[in-house]
Amino acid sequence: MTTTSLPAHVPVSDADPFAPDVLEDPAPLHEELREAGPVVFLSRYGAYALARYAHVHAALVDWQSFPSGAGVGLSNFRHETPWRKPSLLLETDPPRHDAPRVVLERVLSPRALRRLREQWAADAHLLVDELLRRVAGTGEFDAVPSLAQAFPLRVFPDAVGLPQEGRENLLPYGDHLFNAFGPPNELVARGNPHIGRLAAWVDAQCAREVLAPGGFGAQIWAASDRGDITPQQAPLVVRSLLSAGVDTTVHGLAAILHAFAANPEQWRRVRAEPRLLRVAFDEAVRWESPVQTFFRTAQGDVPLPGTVVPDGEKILMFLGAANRDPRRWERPDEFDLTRDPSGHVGFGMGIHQCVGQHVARLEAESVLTALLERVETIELAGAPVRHHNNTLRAWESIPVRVRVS
Ligand code: HEM
Ligand SMILES: CCOc1cccc(C(=O)O)c1
Repeated sequence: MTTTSLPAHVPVSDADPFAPDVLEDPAPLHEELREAGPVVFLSRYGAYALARYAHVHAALVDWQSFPSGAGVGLSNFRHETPWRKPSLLLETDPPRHDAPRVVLERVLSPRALRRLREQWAADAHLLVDELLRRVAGTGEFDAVPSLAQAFPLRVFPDAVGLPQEGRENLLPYGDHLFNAFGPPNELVARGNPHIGRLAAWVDAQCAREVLAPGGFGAQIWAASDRGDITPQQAPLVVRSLLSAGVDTTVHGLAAILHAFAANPEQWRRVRAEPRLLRVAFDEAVRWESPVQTFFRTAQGDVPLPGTVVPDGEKILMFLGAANRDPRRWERPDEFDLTRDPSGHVGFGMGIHQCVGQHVARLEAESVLTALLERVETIELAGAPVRHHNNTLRAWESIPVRVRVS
């Protein structure tokens, strides 16, 4: 699409959703896009923005008009070579998407995760007890390294069956991967010198002989023995776990810890009614939307309110804007445990809806349950600092102060 042939009847914005000031605080742009109309043409990138809940939801569930096979980033695989082999789930449409999806749904199902529940609860108690002993004097610590990063990196690589060596590569690999869904800006340039080595390490961890028996990785290889997927597909399905399963939960945990520290009365509420913990993670994912955006590519000329998106053009879905759309949510900007957050698009929707969401929920439940038993109050002990990423809403640091009961 060249800028001379602007689409008729569609508001045009030259905003840059991936600019540092927007990544620092996307709310003003989200409001602007929602109010400008159902569809807004982003002239800077030649992409069609959807920011209202109704249209983001509609695009997510209409995989035929809005497929993922040409990539879910700005890069259009119809014309450009992907920087890594496309995911067999995230970047693939039915029918090729179906078999890998069924395999991961089974490996990551709530039932399959039951065997981890006890171990993860014990690990969370150990981590929280160690932490509270270490900070006994002041009750102050940075929740990002101490909990949001420490817990997922303590339990997830073991659950996959990774060797101990090199696990520090997981976070930077995912950070670059999520940056690379955006435009080739400074955030991507900063990661480029390292990604070759990181990607080689990640690819090497997907080999059958590397993965410990009984882990998610070995279960995926066992599925290829049964013919549910092919042996050629197995390593790529394992790669999906290593790609999507770390940074997301780190920032998801950071989101809920920040939500409670910034809203101490909600922590008091969940102390009084622990069953509210079940809704807390989904309300935090709605409120923060750790995964802010994903693209789709129009298949055929796709009619949208007030325009037609030409075949092959990119559509940018603002999940974070949809999750705070006042047309769908009351008091959308409030973190409120009395609301029912179901229907939020923080895990996507439809055939690509997050296949790892139960892992994320169990990780959050494990940490929060351990904290709930020991921590009476939690509050911010200083200004939190954002970590900028083209796709992820993330925290670099969240200074908190807790009082132990
Ligand atoms: C708070 C944590 C998480 C968030 C917010 C999140 C968010 C998302 C979103 C929005 C999608 C939809 C992508 C699309 O529609 O194009 C998705 C898909 C996916 N997620 Fe998650 N995710 C999280 C945790 C995880 C974990 C822990 C895993 C793996 C263990 C995982 C694996 C995947 C995979 C493989 C897909 C692609 C599914 C498909 O295309 O069929 N995610 N996730
Ligand atoms: C959280 C969205 O899901 C993702 C993200 C990045 C990579 C993959 C994959 O399938 O490789 C999936």
